[in-house]
Amino acid sequence: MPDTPSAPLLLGNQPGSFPHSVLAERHPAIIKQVREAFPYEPAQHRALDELLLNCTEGVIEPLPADATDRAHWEAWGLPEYTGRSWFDVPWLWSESWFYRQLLQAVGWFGPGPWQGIDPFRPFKLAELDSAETDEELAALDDLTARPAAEQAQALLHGSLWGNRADLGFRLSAEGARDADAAPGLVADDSDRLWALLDHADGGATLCLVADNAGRELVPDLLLIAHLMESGRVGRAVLHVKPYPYYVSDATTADVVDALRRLTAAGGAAAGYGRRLWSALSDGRLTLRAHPFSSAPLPYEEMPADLRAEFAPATLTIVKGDLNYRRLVGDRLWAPTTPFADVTAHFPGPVAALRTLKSDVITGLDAHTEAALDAAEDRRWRTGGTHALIQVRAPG
Ligand SMILES: O=P(O)(O)OC[C@@]1(O)O[C@H](CO)[C@@H](O)[C@@H]1O
Repeated sequence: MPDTPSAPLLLGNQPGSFPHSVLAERHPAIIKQVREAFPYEPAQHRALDELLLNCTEGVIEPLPADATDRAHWEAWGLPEYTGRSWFDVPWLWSESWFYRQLLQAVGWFGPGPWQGIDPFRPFKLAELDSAETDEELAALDDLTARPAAEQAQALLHGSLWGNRADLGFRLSAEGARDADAAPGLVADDSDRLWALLDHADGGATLCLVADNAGRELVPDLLLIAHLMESGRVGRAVLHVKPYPYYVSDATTADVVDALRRLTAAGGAAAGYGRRLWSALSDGRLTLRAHPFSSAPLPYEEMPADLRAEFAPATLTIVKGDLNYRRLVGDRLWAPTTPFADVTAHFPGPVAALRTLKSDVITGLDAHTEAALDAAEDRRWRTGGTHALIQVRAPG
């Protein structure tokens, strides 16, 4: 990383800190919510009881010899962390381990009748079916009459602020309240984002690394559709998670649900849905669910095959808070640390679209940081009321 000193890794072992509250409070709340949403059988209830105890008071345990993802986890640090408290290993690692262990407890990995049953699906579907989603889709009818530049900016912001729709985040008291501070962009490189796509003469390839399903994925898909229709993007690759993760992260099944929701909505929304459907059918839009997409590691450590997929893209848009943590490194950076420095490892032009829901932040100017601290103490970092668009294009 060019001349940038590193910063402390985030761990969950400081009582009173945000990472600690996620491990000590949010994870138990997620277990409760999942348990109540399904008619699980006794073995699953026992496994959830064990997970509850293990994740709050126990230590990281090895995986059974026949676990299909064992080789991945061994390469991702499991041997090093086995025997340590969940609170004493990197926070990113603990959180990812939690979702993996939750899936194990409910039988996702199989074999058996519960194999592949997404424990978060009821919450995702409720959001997709909500009145708020209806309103957002109906608003598209007016938008299509506006000039193309206005549509593009509105859909970019729809995708950006859609990131507030994170079901895990809403489980914490702070995230549950509606924003009282005026939402604001703390960094806005959108001109650079458009310039990158405009200079590709319609032949741009866009990778979009998705975050949440439902009310975030729908505007992500609309943005992709608009960029294709306006000729800015010729080909798009949508990266989703290989399995349910961080409650609402999008999987292939969620993309299908979102497209069905669009096509059934009528009006302009249905048109977008049909065009995305054809783009998938004819290969202009492709889906990827790489195992590393739910790895407990920063993108700096991505494997060569994934690196080779991002490298030729005109632009990769990385959505959301968790992906931001993985992009810049899950560290307590000084907020003025240059975004270009901490993303220099990324193989190609990259843009982060994210609402701020964790302590990790880079790329602010000193004036913005001081103004935010003065107005809100540290709450601006985790409250989800602020957002950023940051871009690094290798010179
Ligand atoms: O990636 P997303 O959906 O924007 O946010 C994920 C999130 O809710 O989960 C983590 C805590 O569990 C935080 O990084 C962040 O607040």
